[in-house]
Amino acid sequence: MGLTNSSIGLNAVDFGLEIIKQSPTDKIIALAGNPNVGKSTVFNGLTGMKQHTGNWPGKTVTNAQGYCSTKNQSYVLVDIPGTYSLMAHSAEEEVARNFICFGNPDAVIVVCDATCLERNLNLVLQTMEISKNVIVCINLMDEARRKNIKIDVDKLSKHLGVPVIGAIARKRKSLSALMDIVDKVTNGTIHCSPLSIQYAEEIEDAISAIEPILSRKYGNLLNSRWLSLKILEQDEQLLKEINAYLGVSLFSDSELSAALENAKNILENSNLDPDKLKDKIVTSLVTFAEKISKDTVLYENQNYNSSDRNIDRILTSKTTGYPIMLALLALVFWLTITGSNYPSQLLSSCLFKVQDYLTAFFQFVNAPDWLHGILVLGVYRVLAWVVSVMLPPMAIFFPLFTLLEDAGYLPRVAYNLDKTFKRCNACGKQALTMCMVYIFLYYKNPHKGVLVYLKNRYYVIIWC
Ligand SMILES: Nc1nc2c(ncn2[C@@H]2O[C@H](COP(=O)(O)OP(=O)(O)OP(=O)(O)O)[C@@H](O)[C@H]2O)c(=O)[nH]1
Ligand SMILES: [Mg+2]
Repeated sequence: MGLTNSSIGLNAVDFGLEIIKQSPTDKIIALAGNPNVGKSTVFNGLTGMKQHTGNWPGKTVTNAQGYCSTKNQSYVLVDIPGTYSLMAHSAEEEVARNFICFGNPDAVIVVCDATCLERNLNLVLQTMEISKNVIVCINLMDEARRKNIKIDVDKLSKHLGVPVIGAIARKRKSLSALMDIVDKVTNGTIHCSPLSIQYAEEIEDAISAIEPILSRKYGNLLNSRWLSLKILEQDEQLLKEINAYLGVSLFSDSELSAALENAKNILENSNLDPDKLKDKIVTSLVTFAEKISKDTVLYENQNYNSSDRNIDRILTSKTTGYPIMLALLALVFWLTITGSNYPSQLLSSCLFKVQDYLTAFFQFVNAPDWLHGILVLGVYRVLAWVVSVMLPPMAIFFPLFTLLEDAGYLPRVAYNLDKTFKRCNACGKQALTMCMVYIFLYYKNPHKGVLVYLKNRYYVIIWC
């Protein structure tokens, strides 16, 4: 469930913005996208690694690196956390935005979910504002086909001004076409000219007041139009990061400050404070995404997701959501606890019988007591105890949770519990980790332990 070295592949551990190239000519490709759209599945398919995948959002929380190559070029692929936007509202959004802005990727592949393209286009549009070399990979085409959703990939590509390709990431073969496009974009055979979102007149006027200065003085740092927007939004976090990663202090540029005053006046005259400006920008992005989606996506069955929505309503409503969740979790715990008793007893009687044979053997060879104590009563008995007590519940608990995960129920649990968990500075997603630790505590110290999550730390309280 959680991110471990083994689940993500030893070499995929987080390097932040540090890229470790196998050869100096390696090109860097970032894999961005909304949560749960198959980024890690694409990453695994291309690199042969085992980054954690599963049917719930928020599995990848840090950047992971892997390598892949085509006939002519080798690449470092970076699987970045899934985000709905690049506004850096959350830790994941910050990690994703920082990599796209400061990780110097040669191209960014934005993986999208074909079954809800409109929502995904929002991130595509934001990424295209920062980065020129963007490739849109529309994944889950098999699911879209099943729901009778048709996407005009060529038309979408014309709208966006960047290459668009459909894929079924679970089938590795479908990813070779994606890598052909990546080759062409990175070697300049395909030239990307991303659509530039046009905002309301007053916003465009304010951008024009500062963009020429940014373009002239800092044009090589970041996309100057996007940077203008962020400065107008007073995104101080980004300015701090520009200072930290690029060593440029935009705060102390007097020419820019003067132009910024002018831009602020333009916005104030139109009654736009930074919050209202952000809202207007987001509204424009959403409207653009909606327009493009209307022109390129055909829903042959208009009620394609009505059953999903009905199920959602039942699983997340206040009246039915909680009872169903409690009943299901209780069932999982009951199955784990009672179900594991039988294999536990069987394992323990077998393993402790072996201990008797080992003791008999040590007596037969006249081994000293201390050696028998260390090896048989120490090492073997502890191992036998751990295996017989912990293995059966884990062997039952994990498959049950995997079933709930694949059925898509876990995000609903996270949603249901989010409000409650937020009260102790946690979030709903942590409910799943808590369940695992409770099971562990139950076996480690039955009825005498409780796990509390407070301010980003777990506290185990055990009483006797
Ligand atoms: N049917 C189908 N399922 C897919 C496809 N690609 C990925 N999946 C499944 O979609 C789920 C999410 O895939 P991940 O690769 O974990 O998604 P992700 O974007 O990395 O998710 P986060 O790291 O949480 O943002 C998994 O259950 C995958 O097996 C596909 O092309 N078709
Ligand atoms: Mg992932």
